[in-house]
Amino acid sequence: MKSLSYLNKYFLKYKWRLLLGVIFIIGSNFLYVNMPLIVKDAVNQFQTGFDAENWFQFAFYLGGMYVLLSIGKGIFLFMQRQTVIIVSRLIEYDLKNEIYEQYQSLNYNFYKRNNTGDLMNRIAEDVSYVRQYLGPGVMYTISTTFLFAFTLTYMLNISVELTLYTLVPLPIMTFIIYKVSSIVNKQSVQVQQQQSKISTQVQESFSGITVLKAYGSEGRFEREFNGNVKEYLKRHMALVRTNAFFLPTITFLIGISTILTIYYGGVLSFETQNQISSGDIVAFIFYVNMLTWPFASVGWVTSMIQRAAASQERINEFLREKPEIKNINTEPFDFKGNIAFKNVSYTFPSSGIQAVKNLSFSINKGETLAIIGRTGSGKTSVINLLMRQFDPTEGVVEVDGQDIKTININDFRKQAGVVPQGVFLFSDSIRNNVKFGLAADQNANDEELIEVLKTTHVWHNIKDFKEGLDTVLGERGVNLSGGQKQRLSIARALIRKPKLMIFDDCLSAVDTETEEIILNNLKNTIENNTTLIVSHRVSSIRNADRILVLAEGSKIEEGTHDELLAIGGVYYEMYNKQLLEEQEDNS
Ligand SMILES: Nc1ncnc2c1ncn2[C@@H]1O[C@H](COP(=O)(O)OP(=O)(O)OP(=O)(O)O)[C@@H](O)[C@H]1O
Repeated sequence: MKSLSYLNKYFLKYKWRLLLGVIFIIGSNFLYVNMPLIVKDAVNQFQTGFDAENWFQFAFYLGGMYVLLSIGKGIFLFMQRQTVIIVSRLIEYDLKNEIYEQYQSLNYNFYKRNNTGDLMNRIAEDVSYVRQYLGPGVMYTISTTFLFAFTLTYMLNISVELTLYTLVPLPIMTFIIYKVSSIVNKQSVQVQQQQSKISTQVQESFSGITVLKAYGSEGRFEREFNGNVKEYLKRHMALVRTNAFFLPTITFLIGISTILTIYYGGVLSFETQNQISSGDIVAFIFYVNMLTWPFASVGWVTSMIQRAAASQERINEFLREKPEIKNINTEPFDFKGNIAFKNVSYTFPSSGIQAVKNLSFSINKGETLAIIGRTGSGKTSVINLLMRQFDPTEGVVEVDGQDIKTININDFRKQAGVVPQGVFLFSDSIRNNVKFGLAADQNANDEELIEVLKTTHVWHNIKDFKEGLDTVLGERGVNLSGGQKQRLSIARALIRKPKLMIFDDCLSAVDTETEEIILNNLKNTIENNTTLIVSHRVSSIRNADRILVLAEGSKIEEGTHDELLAIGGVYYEMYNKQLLEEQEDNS
């Protein structure tokens, strides 16, 4: 329950609206408890007989009062929803924004530790459970408290003894409803889990349809799907059964309370020689029925609050996360073009793997440095350190002679064009996918877009599409080949005219001939830029100013292509092996 106190700041933010809501709640309940008194008057009047002349006036007065109270109650009820429920929606909106902002501020390691589904669930499902507490939870708790207090006062006013008799079954109802609600919540979670299992399976079978068909696995998938759906049905039926207990339980217990009211009310009426009138008994029956919902809602709301508390705890867990990378300097930073790694080491906290070991190198303005190494040798980790996705465990990364931790990292990142290893394109037009690379204060016209697409040797493919730059990619549109996607991804980095270019093995899906064309085209573009090319293919990096060979996170060789060949070490071996493979491919 403590976790929900996190939301107090939001209650404080909307305190006036909430206060108004509480006034409406009090108003509606006050009018509500006065309605049975009109019925009581009417019944008593029936018993004592009418004055023939006044009966119409009397009926008109009581009927009118009843209608007026009902209308008043209705208006207050409408207004209470307009205030309290709206506050809950506003807090839901604020909370979602706060979580999303927090997600944006968190770094690489956080995203590696947590899976996408979990991130999505906390901002969607957990927030919706918390919203139920903020809206109906809060509204019914306040409403129940006032309704209970008013009703009890009126009942005690009529008869203390009768009140005690009739209230006996109601706490039992609260307890049963609490139990039933808890079971319903647990079963709902089980139904939801099965539902997301089915969604994941369906989604995977669609996105992996080519593999599925190639392996002839349709039958196996269908059997698994049937099994999952059967389980879903079973879980849902269990939920329906439990839900079915709700109304009968309430009706049964209210029935008992009503019988007790009539019985003891009758007895008291006789014993006390009409101290309790028939009208009192009728009003009492009304009050007992009025208390049904407060008592039932205590059980329902308690279980709702428990569920919200668990969800808020999950949300707080993420909100408490502190970003590992903090931008302590907001002074504008203008990158001159010099990079240096000084005895840099990095160990992944999650796996304890030391990906970079005591690495030193520098890239001067306008230079192209290439890093080559086998899979897992630490190449991508070097880029992540340079982009400050994480900070070194030891050593310093310097940008223009300053520790990267002390410069305005946002400004530095804006001046870099990173082409990552894994291409990610949005389900959007080619134009918007390339323009995504532009900084907020940049713009590019079609000529400029075409220019970069020509540089990356993909325009000749795009111009043949009917919609050209407006061609939509992904699920809703055209699927590009792996190599075309990589080239689009490079164009996205080029369009921002970066001072630092970083290519992370981004030509692995194109053949060496196309690679040659692209590298030649790029030569002019990156001539004055500081450039870092990471690859496991010698052909991509042979023209670099300097080449660094990495093995298990350490630098084992450094020099130009010719120098490294002359050494006759690891680079020489890689070169010969790849040359041989190429010749075999061509023969
Ligand atoms: N998020 C991570 N958590 C834990 N260990 C990681 C993580 N990312 C990489 N590693 C480990 O760090 C080492 C270096 O990985 P890195 O991705 O830098 O290599 P790479 O040379 O870029 O490999 P590749 O050529 O396959 O992309 C590997 O042993 C890898 O298993």
